[in-house]
Amino acid sequence: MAASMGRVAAGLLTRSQTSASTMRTLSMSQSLTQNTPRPSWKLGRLNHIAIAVPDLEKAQSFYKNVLGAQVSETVPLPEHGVYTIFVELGNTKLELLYPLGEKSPIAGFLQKNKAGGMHHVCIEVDDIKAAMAELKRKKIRILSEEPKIGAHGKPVIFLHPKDCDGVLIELEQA
Ligand SMILES: C[C@@H](C(=O)O)C(=O)SCCNC(=O)CCNC(=O)[C@H](O)C(C)(C)COP(=O)(O)OP(=O)(O)OC[C@H]1O[C@@H](n2cnc3c(N)ncnc32)[C@H](O)[C@@H]1OP(=O)(O)O
Repeated sequence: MAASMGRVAAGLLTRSQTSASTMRTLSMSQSLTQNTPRPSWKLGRLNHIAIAVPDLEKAQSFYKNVLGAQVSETVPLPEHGVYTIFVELGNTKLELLYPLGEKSPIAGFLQKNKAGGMHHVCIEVDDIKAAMAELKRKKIRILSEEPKIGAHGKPVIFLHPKDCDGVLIELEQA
């Protein structure tokens, strides 16, 4: 009897502790929301995930013939120092990257990651200029002064991986 009363009391205590901590969390997040002005721009969908590959033809054949995906032709983008191939996935895309030219940003990455690997994620934004202004204010390093025209003919910027939990992030104007 005493033991079961103890269990009931412990249950009540746990519930009241939980609800107190939930209230604290809610009120903290409310005050955070109140103090943070709403950004004038929004993140959109995941446009693509880019994978640097050491052998572009082999990678193209793997996605096309082994995984059965719809795969684009190879497109050179000299202003970015890359060859690209897009793999269509329905809800998003993969971008296969291979170095083009001596100053390619992919060359150093492949030297460190000889088998290839995930290079960046590309997320759409509704206002790239507003995003840049806010990210600069928040001391996130943007890797070009101005947006460049990316693989889809739209303005893109890259954010330094060391400011984004180790992931190179590309933002693309939707
Ligand atoms: C066509 C277009 C499109 O999709 O529209 C594209 O794809 S263009 C795709 C290609 N273009 C780009 O990548 C443009 C933006 N990228 C850059 O500006 C550069 O690649 C950086 C990301 C700044 C890295 O510069 P760089 O290679 O000279 O420096 P680094 O090798 O010393 O790297 C500095 C540190 O960042 C890390 N690091 C380098 N690349 C990384 C990556 N892709 N993901 C995560 N971390 C990375 C390194 O391991 C190193 O960390 P530790 O110091 O700890 O070792």
